[in-house]
Amino acid sequence: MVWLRRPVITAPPPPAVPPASLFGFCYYFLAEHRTIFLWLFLCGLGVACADALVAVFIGKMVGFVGQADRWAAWHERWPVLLILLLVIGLVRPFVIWIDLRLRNAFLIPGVTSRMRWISYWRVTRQSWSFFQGDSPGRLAHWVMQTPGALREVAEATIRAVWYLSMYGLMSMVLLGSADWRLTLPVLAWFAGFALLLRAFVPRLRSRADENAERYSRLMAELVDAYGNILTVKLFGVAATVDGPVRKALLAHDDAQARHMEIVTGFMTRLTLLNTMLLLGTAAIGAFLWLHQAISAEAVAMALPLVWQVANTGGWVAWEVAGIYQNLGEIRQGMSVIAAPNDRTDDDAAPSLEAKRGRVAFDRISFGYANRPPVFQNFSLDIAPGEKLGIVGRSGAGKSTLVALLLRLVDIQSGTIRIDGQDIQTVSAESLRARIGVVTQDVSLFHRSIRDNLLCGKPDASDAELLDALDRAQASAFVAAIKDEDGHGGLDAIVGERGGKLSGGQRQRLMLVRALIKDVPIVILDEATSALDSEAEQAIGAELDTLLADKTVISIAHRLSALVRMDRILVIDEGRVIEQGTHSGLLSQNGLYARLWRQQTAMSHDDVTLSPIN
Ligand SMILES: Nc1ncnc2c1ncn2[C@@H]1O[C@H](COP(=O)(O)OP(=O)(O)OP(=O)(O)O)[C@@H](O)[C@H]1O
Repeated sequence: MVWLRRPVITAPPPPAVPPASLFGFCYYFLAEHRTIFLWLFLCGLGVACADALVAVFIGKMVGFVGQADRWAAWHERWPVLLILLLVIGLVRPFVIWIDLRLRNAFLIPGVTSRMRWISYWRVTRQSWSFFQGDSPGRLAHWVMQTPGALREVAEATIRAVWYLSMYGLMSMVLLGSADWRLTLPVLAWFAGFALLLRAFVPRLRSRADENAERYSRLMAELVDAYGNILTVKLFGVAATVDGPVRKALLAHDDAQARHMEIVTGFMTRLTLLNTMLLLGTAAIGAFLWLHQAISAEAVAMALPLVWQVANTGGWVAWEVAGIYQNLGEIRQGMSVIAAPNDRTDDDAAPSLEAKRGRVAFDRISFGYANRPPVFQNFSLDIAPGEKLGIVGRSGAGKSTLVALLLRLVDIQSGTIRIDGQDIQTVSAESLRARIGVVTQDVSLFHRSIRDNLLCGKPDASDAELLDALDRAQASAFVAAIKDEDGHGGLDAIVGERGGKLSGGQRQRLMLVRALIKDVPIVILDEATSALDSEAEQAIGAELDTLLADKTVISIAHRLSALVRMDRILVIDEGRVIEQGTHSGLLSQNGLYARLWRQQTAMSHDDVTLSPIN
């Protein structure tokens, strides 16, 4: 429609955060589209008036055909009949067409997608710890479901509640103009309908909440089962995932049955109320006609008028139940979309200016919520260009140290400086842009190899990528790769989370991704754990050259990956218990030396399970 603009779906979201109250949350998302809603309200009013005129037309026709002098009646009444016909035949379809266009071109695809974009945008910008506490499936579900439910609430309110109110008002005016006593059954119906809603809506609401909550638990179980499908297959434990899914499915079925039971009770009472409306109107109409208080025309108008009220009531009640179900879903979705953001990062903060790569942890303390502290007054100085290895038992705090440096979690006291700049005072994005990371979680996007590598350097040319692949000894397998659509090399799609590649191949791509990022600091967190020893040796030598001028922090359980490091720290329970070069640590004859002896004593060096685990 030329006079109305479609929402710009991916425009930046409103700067304010979504409010925590239900009304505020709905308003936050819908207010942007107030013009569309205003037109929908006007169309609803138009359709309600035109529908009421259908009953007037029926009444007029009955009055007209009941006249003894037919031609005199025709001459007297044709202009009114013609006007009514024009309204019903032309204006009504036109208003319905506008209403349909608004819904189907602006509301369902446009407004819903816009709300989904805002939800996605907000959730994606949550802190790292937010994502650790939730499953990707659940988050994706609420990002999709909440805006859909919100749109349905708005749509049902206009289409059903607003329509019934306007139609009811028109009916009262028309019936009252014939005889005020004809309005009594309609008034009684509205009163009964309001009482029914009052009695049933709170119950519908709590049942709908319960239903939505159990539905999301069922979804979480399904996602958990499919997310861990390899474990299920390897251990042949289909029955162990059947159990939780069965339990969640039965719980949801139970909640749904109880919800529907309330709906049945409500609809049964409403049917009785509707019957009484029709019979009451017919009885009062006949009584008034017998006492010559109203014409046959008025009776003929009154009956279809109230019948439409009754029919609409059932549909409105269904829509109201839907509204409450959707409000239940919105309330659930709000816990994800309107969750307070505990990111301490300010996008407007200055950027990190790191050139040399000096890293200094100065008396930092940190502990996860409700857990004992991981670090207390921990200090560590890493010189520019230093190659630092970190070793320690599982749970010693190695990954947490890296997370703190990347500000995935925030220190509780102390300071971390890079080239003298306190990392808490710079934008987290600029901080992460200056650090290359290869982790043990070798996850890749379900996109082409090129797109995955470009995460490291969005403007890298193909030649640069191929050169980096070569250096990470990955060019041969990338050249040989072909996906299902026949795309090969850099264009090949790697499958969800890189599932179509071997662990070692994925890890090499992660290395390339970090290598093409021109940064002063590189973190290798078990970066070569999925490689065989031969590949690790070969890449290790290549890495020495590539990382020569960079500060490197390398965490590894397999100590052979750390022998060339300038310094190796052995940490335990958040404290440095030994440090030195590989040979220095061996001569200290402490924990490191013991671990080294244990690892080298193993007959084959391809064992990735560390004895310190
Ligand atoms: N997200 C989290 N929430 C709560 N506690 C956590 C979280 N992540 C780690 N921890 C706890 O913090 C401590 C340090 O964990 P961290 O992952 O840093 O150890 P790590 O040395 O890297 O272990 P690994 O070698 O097994 O990777 C452990 O006790 C761990 O249980």
